[in-house]
Amino acid sequence: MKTEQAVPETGRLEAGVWPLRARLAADGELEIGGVRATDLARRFGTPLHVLDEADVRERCRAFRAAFPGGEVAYASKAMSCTGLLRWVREEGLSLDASSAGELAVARRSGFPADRILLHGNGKTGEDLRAAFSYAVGTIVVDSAAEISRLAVQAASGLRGPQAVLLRVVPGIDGGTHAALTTGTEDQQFGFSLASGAAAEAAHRILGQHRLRLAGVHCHIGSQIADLGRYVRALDRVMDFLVRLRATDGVVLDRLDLGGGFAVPYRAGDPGLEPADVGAAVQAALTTLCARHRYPTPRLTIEPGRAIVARAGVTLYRVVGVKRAASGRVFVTVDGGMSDNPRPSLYQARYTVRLAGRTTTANNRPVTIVGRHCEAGDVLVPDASLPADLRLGEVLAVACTGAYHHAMASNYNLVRRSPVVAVRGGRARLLVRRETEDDLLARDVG
Ligand SMILES: Cc1ncc(COP(=O)(O)O)c(C=O)c1O
Ligand SMILES: N[C@@H](CCCC[NH3+])C(=O)O
Repeated sequence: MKTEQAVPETGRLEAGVWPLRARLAADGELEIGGVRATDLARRFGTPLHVLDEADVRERCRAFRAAFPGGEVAYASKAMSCTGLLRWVREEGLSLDASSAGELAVARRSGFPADRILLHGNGKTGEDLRAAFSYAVGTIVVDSAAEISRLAVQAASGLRGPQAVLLRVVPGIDGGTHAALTTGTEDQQFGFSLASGAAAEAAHRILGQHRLRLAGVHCHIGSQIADLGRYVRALDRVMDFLVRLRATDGVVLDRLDLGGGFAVPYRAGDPGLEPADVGAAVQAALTTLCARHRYPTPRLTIEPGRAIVARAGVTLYRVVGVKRAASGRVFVTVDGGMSDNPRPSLYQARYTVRLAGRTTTANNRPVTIVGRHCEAGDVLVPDASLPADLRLGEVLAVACTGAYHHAMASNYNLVRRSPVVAVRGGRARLLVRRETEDDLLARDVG
């Protein structure tokens, strides 16, 4: 067990992990988008997902500016609700959706169908029906069986051929958590370049007059901090395009490099800045196209986490403080793995702070745990919080905008938490808290 540290509150927010306009007020209280965290907790209850609108918009703009002439598609699996998708639409981004549900929210937010890409290695009939009834612009083909299913669906409509991208596997390890690596040969997404499966799929699509092969797609994983991996993947994808030109005489004009750009969760963690991603990827593409005398395809990228992670803060209330016989201090909050499964799934680490005040009390090492019935429900194993922490106080966890609300569950039949947008000193509910009636309504036995 670590001993107590003599670390006073610094009164400063950790760099790079809180929303751009988050700050500590004169009395030490955390403010997000000009609204006090404790006011938000009082008004909307806890656990609470807070989303800073200005931060999301700023990230959208940064990616668009980094890819002039390219397409930036927000990967809505990271976080989807009507209010958020409206901001993304207004900022001129496209959208990556991967289920009928994500398409339904996109539709309600007024997203133009031609700016939508449908993804998924397991698209169901329901997903495809939703995509065709919405007339989504692009469908990303992920398996051989899908090619004929898509051709049949496309034939039953009255529109012209459906534009598709072929998802290829470049054989590049993203250098990230094993559960988030999708560019290697032994995983479930896409068609292998090395085995010839991608070439065969391309021939089949080219032979389907109801489908139009518009380009290729590749996504090597998520939370990737090394730009070189994207450049190597691009190299392999370009080789494929060049070979396809030789074998089939086609020149494709879209190249989608996926998302996966890392963000820091704690000060000092590596992350990728949109401008750096844009510069590296576009320079590599220009060089490769010149080398192969290939007309430069239009680039698409699909950031999810890098758009919304930093904009999000989760607020909890402390419901227990206990020193175990081992000496370890456990701080229990009123949420846990139902609103954030990431520590248990990916051993993710977070920045946390007391939201309502600064104190002269020393910090001490604590383990922040959730309320769920498993010892694995550890939100932050290595936190440092003031020794005078009291029950009922509000804790804020940074960088929870992506894959938190989106991955929330009803474990222990807790009600899923609301999402509140903050901007310019005002707060607005985007997603309400589930009610007990919501829970009971589904239970029809
Ligand atoms: C096809 C595809 N595109 C984009 C993304 C977004 O990834 P990230 O949120 O890491 O940017 C994902 C998820 O990894 C994905 O599967
Ligand atoms: N759910 C993962 C990211 C998955 C990426 C989706 N393709 C996370 O929370 O880090």
